[in-house]
Amino acid sequence: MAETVVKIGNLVKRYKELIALDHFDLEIKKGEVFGLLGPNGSGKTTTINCLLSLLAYDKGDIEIFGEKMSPVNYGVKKRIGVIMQNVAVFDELTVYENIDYFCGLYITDKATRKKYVDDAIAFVGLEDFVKFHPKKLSGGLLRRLNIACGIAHKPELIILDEPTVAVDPQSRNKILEGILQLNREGATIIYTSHYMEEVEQICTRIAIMDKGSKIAEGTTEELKRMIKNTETITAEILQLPENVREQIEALEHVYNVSYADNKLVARCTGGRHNLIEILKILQENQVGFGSVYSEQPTLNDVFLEITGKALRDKE
Ligand SMILES: Nc1ncnc2c1ncn2[C@@H]1O[C@H](COP(=O)(O)OP(=O)(O)OP(=O)(O)O)[C@@H](O)[C@H]1O
Repeated sequence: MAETVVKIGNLVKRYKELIALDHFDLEIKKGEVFGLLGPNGSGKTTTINCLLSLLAYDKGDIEIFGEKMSPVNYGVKKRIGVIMQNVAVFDELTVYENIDYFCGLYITDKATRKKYVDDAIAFVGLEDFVKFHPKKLSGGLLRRLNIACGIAHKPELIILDEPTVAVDPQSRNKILEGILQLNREGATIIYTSHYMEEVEQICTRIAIMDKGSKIAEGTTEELKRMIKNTETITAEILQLPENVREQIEALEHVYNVSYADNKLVARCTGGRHNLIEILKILQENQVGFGSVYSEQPTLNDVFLEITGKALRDKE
């Protein structure tokens, strides 16, 4: 059984009247890429800030590497790397000097530090920018610098709070690949995001949060098995007669049908021939259609079925 790296028990955090974390529990094992997924305001950042002892909480217990976490537990703190949503670097320092500064908070031996800083620069691909000041970097490169500052001291636990918000696709892919590489090299990862595709792509286990509570937890496959949706079929149809819609609704495995903006959406459970059955009905009734496609459930479907609302991406 892998060692427990993070254990959060019964955590309650209030901001005046608002309950930001409502008896929240979490256990993360060594070697996991753990995803904390939830819509804006669900409590992800509050969880991370409590975990790091940056924020006082009302109730609960937090242990990291088997030790009680506290603002002065520097032994634990130096084993953690943090990459927050807002880039936190010094404008007066160059790329190299920034990484060297953050690494120097934990690594005092000069030769080791130089190697670690060079490793971090190579890792995020900033070799051509070492003498640049942050203001001269694009948004994506700035994010990469932020990551290099957080991981240069080779931490065992790396926490990334929405590191890809407003990042171009190239930097986004580089960041995601980098996270997996850090994990392969032995780091345990906590990754918060409201981008379900990213969480699905890189996380070995996921907790879905809503309104300060954990509403589901498991691997992607386990989460998808928790819901009744097994397939969603979408067809572009200019006009859908009511009696045709009723025939589709009456199909054995179809449990929900909607028709809006010239799109028929049929949600299905069980059975594998829903698409053929629906096409048959459309053809028999001579209803013309454009593209038709079938999709497997996503984490959004999991969220939708549990909470009744969609897990939307922030613009
Ligand atoms: N300093 C604060 N004072 C008052 N309320 C706060 C504060 N920080 C967060 N909140 C509230 O607590 C709740 C949880 O916020 P939190 O930032 O943890 O969510 P989140 O899931 O990280 O969202 P996002 O994806 O937008 O970062 C929200 O309702 C938010 O408005």
